[in-house]
Amino acid sequence: MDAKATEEALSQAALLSAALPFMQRYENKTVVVKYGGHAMGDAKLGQAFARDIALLKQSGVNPIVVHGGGPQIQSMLDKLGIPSRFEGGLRVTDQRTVEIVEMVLAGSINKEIVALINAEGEWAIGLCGKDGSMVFAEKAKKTVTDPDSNIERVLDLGFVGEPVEVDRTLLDLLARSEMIPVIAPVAPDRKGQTYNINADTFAGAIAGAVNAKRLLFLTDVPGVLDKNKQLIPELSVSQARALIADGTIAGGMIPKVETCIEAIERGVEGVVILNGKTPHAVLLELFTEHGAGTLLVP
Ligand SMILES: Nc1ncnc2c1ncn2[C@@H]1O[C@H](COP(=O)(O)OP(=O)(O)O)[C@@H](O)[C@H]1O
Ligand SMILES: CC(=O)N[C@@H](CCC(=O)OP(=O)(O)O)C(=O)O
Repeated sequence: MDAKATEEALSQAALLSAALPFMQRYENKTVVVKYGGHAMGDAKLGQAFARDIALLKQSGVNPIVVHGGGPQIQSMLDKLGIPSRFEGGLRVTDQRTVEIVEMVLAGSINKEIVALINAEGEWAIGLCGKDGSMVFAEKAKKTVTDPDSNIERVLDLGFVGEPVEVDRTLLDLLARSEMIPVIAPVAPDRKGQTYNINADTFAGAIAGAVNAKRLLFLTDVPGVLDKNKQLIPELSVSQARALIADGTIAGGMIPKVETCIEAIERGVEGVVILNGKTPHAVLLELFTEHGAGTLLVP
């Protein structure tokens, strides 16, 4: 071994020994990683994400990926000339739209992520809530309160669903078979109607059902930002609620933070929103001292 190779081997060994205590903390534990559509940047970033997930598995962690794809759905709807709008961070979804949502999420994006993880030498299996009767949904019941009049209004979001039942049987089977589930947030109701489910909400339901040790949200901002666009490193449930009420937390950040609150209340230990555009964000968050992003705390 020449001097350069020796130096590289030593620095890798140092990295590994620094990461070891963290790896032991997560050994045999389930970590749910929500991979947001906005975090899916270029091919290099996708590869770095897939490498992190493969490395988690190889370190004895049980990763489950739940992915979104809001921007990718939007671009397909635009191509097809189907108008779309959001209310409270959720896409109002008619029958035509839910068909496109399923096609984009459970079809192209899901298989893209599966292929990336498989290319790292692992076995990823692409699923949606329908597979193995894993998730059943019901029409979402959402209300918004007008900040001026304080009047509550019920939203009709069409075929937007909320997970009401999660059966972990298939996920346990895959974990025992060393496979990595990659799940698209689409699920039926008991009558067979397909629902579009916000990926953050879906990830929270999965994390709750499998008693995940950690739930990570990878997005395109460093975490929750305050009014001056500064990162809030730690956010309590009551602070988070206040920031939603005063409009500091808006759009797609609302379902993310609401899911964090529910996950914490269900006992998930570490719930973090972080920048998925930082290469190897998952490994840096789990296996180093330098936690990034916003940690939600009770
Ligand atoms: N207070 C806030 N802090 C950070 N991001 C916020 C905040 N309020 C709204 N957002 C928006 O939320 C977006 C992240 O949610 P979303 O677009 O749904 O991403 P993803 O595809 O990762 O789920 C950010 O890009 C930002 O525009
Ligand atoms: C009901 C609802 O809004 N569903 C989302 C599902 C995808 C998603 O959540 O993707 P991101 O994680 O990339 O935002 C949508 O139609 O855009």
